[in-house]
Amino acid sequence: MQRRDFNEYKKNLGNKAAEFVKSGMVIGLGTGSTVYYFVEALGKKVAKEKLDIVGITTSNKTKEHASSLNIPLKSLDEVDSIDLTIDGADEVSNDFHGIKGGGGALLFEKLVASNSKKTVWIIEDSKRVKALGKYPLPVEVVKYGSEKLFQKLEKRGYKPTWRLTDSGNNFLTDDDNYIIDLHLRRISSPHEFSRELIGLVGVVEHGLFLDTVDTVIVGSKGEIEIIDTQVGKN
Ligand SMILES: O=C(CO)[C@H](O)[C@H](O)COP(=O)(O)O
Repeated sequence: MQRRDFNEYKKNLGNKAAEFVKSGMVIGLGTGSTVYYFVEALGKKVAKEKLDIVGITTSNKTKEHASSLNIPLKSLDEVDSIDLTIDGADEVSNDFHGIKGGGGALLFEKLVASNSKKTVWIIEDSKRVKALGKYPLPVEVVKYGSEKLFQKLEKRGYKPTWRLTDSGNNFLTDDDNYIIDLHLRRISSPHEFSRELIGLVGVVEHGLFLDTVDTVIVGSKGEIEIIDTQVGKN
């Protein structure tokens, strides 16, 4: 697919997600190149319709972008709860679990999602998979002792690599931690694996987002599909 088409997909997804936002809402603003278009659309909507909303950002990048569009912002601790969060994802399984953190914002994204009444992911169709794991799973770790943790993950066969910047330094998250990416191919028991990772001393958070999403908006071949993941769950 040409880059221009790809951006067109993302733009359509961003515009569609903006339709979910109503005046009076507290909105979680995710991170990434798809959410970029959502924030653009939201900025226009706030200006045009004089929407009374508050945004809660998941990264410094999104914060700068939303501020530049005059979207009113607060921090997570300044609000009681979030009505709706719009975010992207790197992989979404058939049973609607996800891998996130390709942009390195997984910790704040998970904090925002876990305080949201409703979470919507906007993704391009190619991100849908049968089982999670083809996309490298990001694990955010504290710097101290991270080499030891890396070795432990290596011994367990999880094929870790350090997330690096273009200049070859360790990538730093907004919370000043490192990221280790695990190259697993297939995660057969995501809940079990989530517990295992979070049980390792030094792990701050990982990119498995399980039982998180309520609606997935999928862009494919110029069409947009809206999937309610809660259908039949109650
Ligand atoms: O989790 C994320 C950032 O930490 C993003 O939501 C995810 O990487 C998808 O990004 P994009 O829309 O650019 O493909």
